[in-house]
Amino acid sequence: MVQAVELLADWLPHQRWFAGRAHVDGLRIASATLLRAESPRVWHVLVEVRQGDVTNIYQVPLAIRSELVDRLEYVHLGQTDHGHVYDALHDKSAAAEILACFADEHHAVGDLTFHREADAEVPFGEAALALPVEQSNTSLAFSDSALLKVFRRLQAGMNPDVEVHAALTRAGSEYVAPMLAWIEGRWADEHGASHQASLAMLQKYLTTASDGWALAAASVRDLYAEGDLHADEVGGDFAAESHRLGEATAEVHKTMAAALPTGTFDRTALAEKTDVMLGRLDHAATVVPELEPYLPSLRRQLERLRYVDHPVPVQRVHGDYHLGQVLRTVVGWKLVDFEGEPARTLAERTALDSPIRDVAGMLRSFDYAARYLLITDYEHNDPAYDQISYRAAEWAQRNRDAFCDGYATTGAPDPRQDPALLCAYEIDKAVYEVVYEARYRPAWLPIPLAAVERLAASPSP
Ligand SMILES: Nc1ncnc2c1ncn2[C@@H]1O[C@H](COP(=O)(O)OP(=O)(O)O)[C@@H](O)[C@H]1O
Ligand SMILES: O=P(O)(O)O[C@H]1O[C@H](CO)[C@@H](O[C@H]2O[C@H](CO)[C@@H](O)[C@H](O)[C@H]2O)[C@H](O)[C@H]1O
Repeated sequence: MVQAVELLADWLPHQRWFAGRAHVDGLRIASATLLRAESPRVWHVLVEVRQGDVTNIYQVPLAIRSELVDRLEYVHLGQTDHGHVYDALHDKSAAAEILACFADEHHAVGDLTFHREADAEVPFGEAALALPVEQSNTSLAFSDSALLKVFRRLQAGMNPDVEVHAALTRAGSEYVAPMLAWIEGRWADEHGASHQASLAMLQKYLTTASDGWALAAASVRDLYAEGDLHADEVGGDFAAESHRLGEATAEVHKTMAAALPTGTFDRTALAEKTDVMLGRLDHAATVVPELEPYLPSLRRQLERLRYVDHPVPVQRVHGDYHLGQVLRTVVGWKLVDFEGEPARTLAERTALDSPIRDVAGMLRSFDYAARYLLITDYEHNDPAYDQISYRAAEWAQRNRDAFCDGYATTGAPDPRQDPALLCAYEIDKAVYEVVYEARYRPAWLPIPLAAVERLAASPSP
């Protein structure tokens, strides 16, 4: 595979899911398993990539063909002595081979183990189509039946997406796409130590699904088009959906609490949590100087978390909850992507936390949905700006309230009952967003910054 290493070193830095700088300092094949011997030959490869002090493991299944295939040109890595090398996840025949490995309930081959849930219906023989949105992972749809999410950058241990989907599927939750199967892999690091990680997860494909962000955005467009009507007067009012989404969220939290570990934050744990949030705020202010004027007030608000006068129940949570992580199907809302915030470590992403963290994430998302068109479609000096901005704030408040009402109808505590807790988690999320936007979408930075200003001024009891 010597030549393949060179091809990978050139190709990897151009992939959307490749983290870090463009220059690769060292690259080593950490594991290679032959999945199919006939053409196209399929090698499942894990590569260890060193960039400065940072080493990452990436999953790169490769398809080797003797011929150049025009339709695969966009995923052609180059040619070695063995043939033309392609990204196997975009090569239909190669991807089908991966699905075929789920034929037995447990199947080990080389460094990989394929597991299938008992009674799961795997659509063997269906052609795979890679979803166009390729961010940190690559997802393959097998017709309308199943979706294989392939994790590209691996962290040793069980991926929380697999762990949580397994728990919710086995508990019979109606609010997620049932998990059908998953793949585990192992590799040896440069010192010979062995590591294991989840490589991929196969789920039922949710047909008829529209994501919450698109639906909320359509409602906000209706509101802006009317200009002078209130959110409850326009055709595309979203409050009933937000209410149902609140219910679905609370039900998922309940099932996760029953199926996975739980605990409580006592005074010491609350103090530690406060310190972590304060630390993140200070770090964010070094990256985004616009936070500076709000620091004293934000710190005062976060300090209120330290003095919450009752133990706070904690459990496994979604961890990166927003409108883009929920899909509306004909039978209701489904939650996806339990991986947590992409930049955090596995330990942080699996740590027990208050479910208010997810509530705060979704409340922030209503704020984003209400305001992003003001950024993309209006100038500040537009005569309609102030009026629409006022209506947008009303839309966000109406949907935030509907979500919390829905959450509480399930018997779960109303998230607004604990304002110090909710405010701290909203600040923590808005601070994360400020850094995220500054890094990836600077034009959107005013959205979380406006929230920071509002949260800094929240009334303290
Ligand atoms: N079971 C499913 N059925 C249909 N679409 C899905 C399913 N799960 C996720 N999706 C869609 O696939 C895309 C990627 O899913 P996600 O789990 O969020 O991956 P990533 O972490 O790479 O963003 C999203 O647009 C999501 O709406
Ligand atoms: O890619 P992920 O879904 O894991 O999440 C990351 O990207 C999100 C942006 O797509 C980001 O979410 C922020 O923008 C959303 C609108 O695009 C908004 O609904 C969210 O409320 C806001 O946080 C998310 O924070 C980030 O982790």
